[in-house]
Amino acid sequence: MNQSIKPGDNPDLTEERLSGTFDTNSMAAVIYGSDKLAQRRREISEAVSRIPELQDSKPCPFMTREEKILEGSRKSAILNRLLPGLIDLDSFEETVFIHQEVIGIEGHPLALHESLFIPPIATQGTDEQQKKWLGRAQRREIIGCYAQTELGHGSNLRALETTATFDISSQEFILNSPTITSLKWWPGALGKSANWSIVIANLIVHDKNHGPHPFMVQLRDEKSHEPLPGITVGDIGPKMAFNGADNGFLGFENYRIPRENMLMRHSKVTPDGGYIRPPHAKIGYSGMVRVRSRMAAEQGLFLAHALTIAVRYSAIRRQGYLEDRSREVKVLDYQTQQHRLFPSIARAYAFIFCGFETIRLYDQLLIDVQNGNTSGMADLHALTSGLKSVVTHQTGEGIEQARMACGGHGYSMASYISEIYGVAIGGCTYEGENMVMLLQLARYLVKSIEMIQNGKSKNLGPMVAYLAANESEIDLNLGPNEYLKVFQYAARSQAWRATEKFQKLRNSGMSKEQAWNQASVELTRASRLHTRLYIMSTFINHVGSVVDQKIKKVLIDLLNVHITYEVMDIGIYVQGLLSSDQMDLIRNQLYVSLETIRPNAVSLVDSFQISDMQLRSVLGRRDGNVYENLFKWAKSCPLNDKDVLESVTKYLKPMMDKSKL
Ligand SMILES: CCCCCCCC/C=C\C/C=C/C(=O)SCCNC(=O)CCNC(=O)[C@H](O)C(C)(C)COP(=O)(O)OP(=O)(O)OC[C@H]1O[C@@H](n2cnc3c(N)ncnc32)[C@H](O)[C@@H]1OP(=O)(O)O
Ligand SMILES: Cc1cc2nc3c(=O)[nH]c(=O)nc-3n(C[C@H](O)[C@H](O)[C@H](O)COP(=O)(O)OP(=O)(O)OC[C@H]3O[C@@H](n4cnc5c(N)ncnc54)[C@H](O)[C@@H]3O)c2cc1C
Repeated sequence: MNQSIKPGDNPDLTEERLSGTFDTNSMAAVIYGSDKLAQRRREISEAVSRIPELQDSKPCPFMTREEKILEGSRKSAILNRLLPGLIDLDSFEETVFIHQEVIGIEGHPLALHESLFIPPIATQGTDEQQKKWLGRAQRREIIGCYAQTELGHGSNLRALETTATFDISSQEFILNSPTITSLKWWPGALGKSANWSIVIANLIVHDKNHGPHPFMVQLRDEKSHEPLPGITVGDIGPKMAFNGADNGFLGFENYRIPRENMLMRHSKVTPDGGYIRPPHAKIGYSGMVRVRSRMAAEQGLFLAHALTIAVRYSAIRRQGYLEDRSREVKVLDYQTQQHRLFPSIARAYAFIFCGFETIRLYDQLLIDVQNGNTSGMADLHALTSGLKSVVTHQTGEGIEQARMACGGHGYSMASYISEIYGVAIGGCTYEGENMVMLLQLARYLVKSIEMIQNGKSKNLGPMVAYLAANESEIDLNLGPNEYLKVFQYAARSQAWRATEKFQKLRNSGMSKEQAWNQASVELTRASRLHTRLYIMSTFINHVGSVVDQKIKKVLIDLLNVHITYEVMDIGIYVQGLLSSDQMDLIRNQLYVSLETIRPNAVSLVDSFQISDMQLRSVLGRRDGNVYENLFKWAKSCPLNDKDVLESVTKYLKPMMDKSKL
């Protein structure tokens, strides 16, 4: 049963919900990994909806940037007071969820505090450092951010220019931004809200540069909030989206911090200027791996937002005719509309499933690293590098298709899809630009193939074992695992093609760097296919583990949409394996699976349980009463406060009057 049905709803949407074959609360439990978490999301939404001071003061699209930042801060402060009664404070998931529910996706002063400020203190700070700052940060007595990227460099961490030079005589680090390009640039909440930051700076001891390290740095006076002497800080200006956040710039001029402010759980500087290396050279990068490991689920939910809007709207939007000329059809009945939206629904489910899996893998790695075992770091770095790149790109594509699927109203901010799009595609850039991260995964793939070439296949990890197989014939009547083999074939042949290209260039005498550059388009293709294979196999395994038979049935239908669509999409890579008859068969299976999933489309998006408050979309309203609310929304636009604007009296009217003469 679809749990969203209520009296007064648009009858077209109710009809869709009645045609669903499964219980949406049970599906939500599968999506969010447990009945408890799904239920907590419902309870929190419900509790928040009853607190007037947490409601939007006006629709976000009608707010200026200053109003957005004010509104985010107002709600953050109220939430901080109310949180103990609303959520389990120890649950990161509930904390993130309630902020998103109440403040939305456009960013807010604490957006980075929870995800990029507290975690480095907790994982890279010593016990003493944690005692000093963690409680204060958790109680929000201080607000923090993560300042790594500079005006001149982001992707190439080793070229950062900010320095932290150890001064033995005073037992302090002296922070400097020696050039214009060394200004920190982009960190969220840095501009106006944060008073502390994790700053990534090159550690210099006895004139030796030990590379980027994390430091706890106070930026502003805790009473006046004025920048401290030696600090230049401000907002970088409006962005494509995410304008509720004050992304900032930051410069240092001989700014001193105590030696104890370098996060020293892993690397250390002793009072006499000794440097103790970390157990793994890249352990300082683990804050980024943590965020990347969460991005697949986050982005899957961004896609889910856009699809909830587009699918619900497509069920109430009637346009054109099929056989019956007496009534226009729901646009959701067009095959083109289904082809536009349903594979994206499948991807959203797939991203969320594999997102929760990578979060679990990261949590396990964290425990291993704290126990001194860093052997899993390279694997997870490679996996999350590929995943964040593929998922952000495909999420962007899916959201844009969702917008177009809503026709003209999709282009209005009333749909809110453009904001979702703008926020989501930020993910293609932040936490490592996608091409750069695909090339990180490619290094891992090339190394794996070199192991096979050197007769060491048995040392390959489970995620790359398929690179050593030799599949050349496929029987496509057997279901998901055969499709997986098709994908393995594509990913394997591309990984070998790219590696061999790189090796050939090397053998021709080219430098490693040039050869890598000239093979890099092929290498990124290999990384994408490898990652898509991982997503598909996680989806298959996840569906296999579902116990509730009604849920399992619809997830198998959704999986069929996914595997057929994905294989059609990579057709060029499987030409050597599949005949044109087999490709036709897959194409037809895709069309059949679109029809099969059609009656459950609305229930599948309802199962994401995204409340109206969180969705902020007139088109995507749960009740489907779109037209009257679209009219109300337009009338409430500040431009309609007056019938005759100054733009007219001051300029257009005189121009028209003059023209009449
Ligand atoms: C629902 C909530 C709503 C969400 C809203 C969220 C809002 C938040 C918005 C934004 C937050 C954004 C924050 C940021 O963007 S913070 C800044 C992020 N910056 C980056 O990601 C920079 C990317 N660059 C890098 O990570 C590095 O420069 C690099 C990895 C590309 C290269 O590093 P470098 O030191 O130069 O490495 P080498 O080339 O010398 O060596 C590569 C070598 O090292 C291995 N390696 C790299 N990283 C790791 C790692 N983390 N763990 C393990 N190993 C690692 C790599 O595999 C290579 O190994 P090799 O092939 O064996 O040599
Ligand atoms: C919304 C948003 C929020 C952010 N929040 C933060 C934050 O809180 N803290 C923080 O520190 N930073 C933050 N950033 C910055 C972000 O991490 C960087 O912008 C990102 O890492 C990309 O680096 P870049 O800007 O230097 O891009 P560049 O590296 O300059 O990329 C430009 C182009 O060069 C290409 N390129 C670069 N290097 C290579 C290479 N080796 N091989 C092939 N191609 C290459 C890229 O693919 C891209 O096409 C944020 C950015 C955004 C958009």
